[in-house]
Amino acid sequence: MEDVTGMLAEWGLSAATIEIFRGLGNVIKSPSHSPPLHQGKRTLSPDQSNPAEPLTDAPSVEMTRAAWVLRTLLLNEPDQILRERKTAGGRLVVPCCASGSEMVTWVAGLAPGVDRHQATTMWQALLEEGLIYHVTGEHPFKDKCVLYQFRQDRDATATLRPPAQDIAEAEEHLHEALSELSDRGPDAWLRMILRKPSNDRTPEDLETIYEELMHMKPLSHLSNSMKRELASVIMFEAHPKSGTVVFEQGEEGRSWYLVLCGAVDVVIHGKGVVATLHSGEDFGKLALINDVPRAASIIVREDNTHLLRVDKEDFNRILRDVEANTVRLKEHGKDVLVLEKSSSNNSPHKYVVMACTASRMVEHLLDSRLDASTSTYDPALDDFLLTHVVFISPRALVQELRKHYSMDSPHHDRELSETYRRRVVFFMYRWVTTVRHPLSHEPSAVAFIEELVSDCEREGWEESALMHRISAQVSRHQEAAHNVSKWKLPPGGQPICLFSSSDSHALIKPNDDIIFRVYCADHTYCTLRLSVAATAEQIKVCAADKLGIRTRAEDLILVEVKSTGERVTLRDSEVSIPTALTLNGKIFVAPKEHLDALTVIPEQEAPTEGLELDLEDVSAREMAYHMTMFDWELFWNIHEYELLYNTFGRHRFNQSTANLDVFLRRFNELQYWVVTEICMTSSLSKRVHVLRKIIKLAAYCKEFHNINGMFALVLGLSNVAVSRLSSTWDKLPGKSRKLYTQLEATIDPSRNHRAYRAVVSSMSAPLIPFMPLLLKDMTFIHEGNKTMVDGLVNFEKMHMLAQTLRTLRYCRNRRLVIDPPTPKNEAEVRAYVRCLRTIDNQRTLNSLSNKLEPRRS
Ligand SMILES: Nc1ncnc2c1ncn2[C@@H]1O[C@@H]2COP(=O)(O)O[C@H]2[C@H]1O
Repeated sequence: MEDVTGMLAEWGLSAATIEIFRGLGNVIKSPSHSPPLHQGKRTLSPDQSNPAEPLTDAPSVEMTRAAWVLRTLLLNEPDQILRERKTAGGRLVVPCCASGSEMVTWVAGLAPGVDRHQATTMWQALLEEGLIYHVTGEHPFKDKCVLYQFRQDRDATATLRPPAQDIAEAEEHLHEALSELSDRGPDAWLRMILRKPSNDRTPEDLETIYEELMHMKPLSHLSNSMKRELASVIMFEAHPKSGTVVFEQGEEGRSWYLVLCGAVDVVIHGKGVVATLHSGEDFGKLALINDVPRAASIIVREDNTHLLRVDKEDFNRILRDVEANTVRLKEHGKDVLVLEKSSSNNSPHKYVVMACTASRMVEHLLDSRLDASTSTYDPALDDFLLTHVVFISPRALVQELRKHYSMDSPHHDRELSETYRRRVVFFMYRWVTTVRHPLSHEPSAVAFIEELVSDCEREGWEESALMHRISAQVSRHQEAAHNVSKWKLPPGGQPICLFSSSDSHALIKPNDDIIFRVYCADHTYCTLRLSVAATAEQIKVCAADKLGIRTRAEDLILVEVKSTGERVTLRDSEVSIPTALTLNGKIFVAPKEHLDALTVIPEQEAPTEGLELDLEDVSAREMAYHMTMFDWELFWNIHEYELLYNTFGRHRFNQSTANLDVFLRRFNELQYWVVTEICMTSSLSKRVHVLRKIIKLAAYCKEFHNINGMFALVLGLSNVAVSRLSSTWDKLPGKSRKLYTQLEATIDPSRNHRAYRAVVSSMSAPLIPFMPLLLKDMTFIHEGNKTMVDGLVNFEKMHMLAQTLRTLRYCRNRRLVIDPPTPKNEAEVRAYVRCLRTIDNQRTLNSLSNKLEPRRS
């Protein structure tokens, strides 16, 4: 009895009612006193009731059935009864149109020794507590005794039968009625069967269910044998009242559901109802498949909604591996999240996001188990953080996170709210550690981090230590950002940091200043000092002002004139102009109509200023060492976002790509330095010597994992102005020629640079990759895939971009350390490799080459 009274208390029944039920004592504890209809025949004899008031009313089938149901629920299936009670909005309803006295007889019949008075009290208690819904005299079925009406299941009714004289007769009536039901409507019949526990289902029952499953849309992709398996486990769940909670967001997933009839709402914290699912639709799969908490609450929308339920264990056994390839989640009729089955076995999640709105993705990531205790790396979160600037600004992302952080659970579940808040904290931690310094430029992010630090401390959350760490990191970055560096752009070469205390090439920050020249059509110029991230429009206006050009800003253009004479008009919104110039390119400002009058300045065709060094005196190894160290500094400063800005167009983001520009400029500088050095060496023997040295230099670069440098040098050697110097090549020793052939094979672009990719994959990090190819891969992904698909962010594309960006991370997983060569002229070589002399005008180079070794007629 203890467990029954405990259960009654759990239902919220009053103490008085529980006391009344104690009166049933051992009687309701023992199933044998009230066997299910199928299990035996029993006659209720009048002497089982109050002798003072003989029970003349024999129990009707309805009553007997109700008795069986209630007893089964009370005694055998406490779990089910709790669930029933929950789903029926807190009420277990056993509607029944037997007369009051019949019901009293029934209650008394349950408990020999309970007198009619006590039975009446119990019956009243059942009614008052709302456990039993009693159809009264006014009910339309009054004159047609409703034989079987359980949980307001209107379809499951059969016509009047005279009151049964005993249980045997009642059972007979019931069978008749059931077959009548089956003739009347398959639905009612089916529901009858689906309510049976699975081991009570007969082969005919299973066949009936199977046939029904054959017609269900969400199961259409399943094989027939799976449907047969499902037939034995699928359960029926009726929800008579709208508002009933089937399950709540954040709960563990226990079952998968199909809507048979009626409708349910999909409700998300902070958003309310995002979708309504009707007959033929399914829900509850995500949590089971990905082993994550429920992404939404499901609330019954229409009275008498009927669901089919497959519990987790059965779902995993029968369905998990054959689930549909694509899952589409809708909000307000529009797709918001498209998931696809992952083919990768090592993915912890079975489904990956293919397309999603940005804000829904944040929710999806927070819904996954995201917390400090999960050390496992979440690729979806990493993809999101590496690429989010493409589809959501850092500011908007902070707002999204704030929304989740400050949101009170609609169900006032403190624990759930706290879980979400801590997930936001962890998200922020991952964001800072993935993205590093750019986040310190976003004031809303910095303020939010500070808030989280103090909240973590106040609440005593374990994330507190992590937050302190990232807050210190952000402060350091902020401090560095406040120290504005000054750069000077020499013609050709790399921007030079003025007054730099550091020996290495510093990071170029967007708010740093850069000093550069802007020319007029008549080659007069002004010198400007503007921030690195200044737009073309700002440069245009400042230059026009300094140069005294009176034309209105909208009629002026800013143009890059390359050393070849090519003119490129720069968009007003373009940023990073000085750092993105070609090697010997110059910036011009002019009225639009003067574009054709802009010509190359003579110094553009001459070699850039470089330091002098006799290559014969330098060891190739020492030079390769300093070259690689310098390239590494430049490579180290590139942020992943710069690759994205470069691929999608800097002007779209208004963000500088200066560090990437400088690295790419270095690639061209190395390449043209090779051509310039060879073409400017007039002595044949000396030229052969330079050629040998550069081949050795390229080989050392490869050995030092500077693949980018090696590529640039070998490309320089294959430039037509060099490759045509046959007298020089003919004198090259066989060993150097062989080495060159090997290096040349590495840069062979055929089959999408297969040779290079093979070399890199055989190398361990740290290494400097061939950056132009990385950018080409990014552009290829960008151009071959839409960023938005039907209004959703294409996360498949973001994943591909992130994979390429992760290459950078892999290459720089630790600092490059090379044993320094025995220094011969260290300072000199070090300075030389940082400021190389170049001519980047191919025409000039060709004519120099022709002078060295004139064309044979
Ligand atoms: N827009 C939606 N967002 C989240 N869940 C949804 C949405 N639309 C339908 N659902 C279903 O709601 C279910 C809630 O539990 P699950 O996360 O297991 O699986 C979810 C989906 O099957």
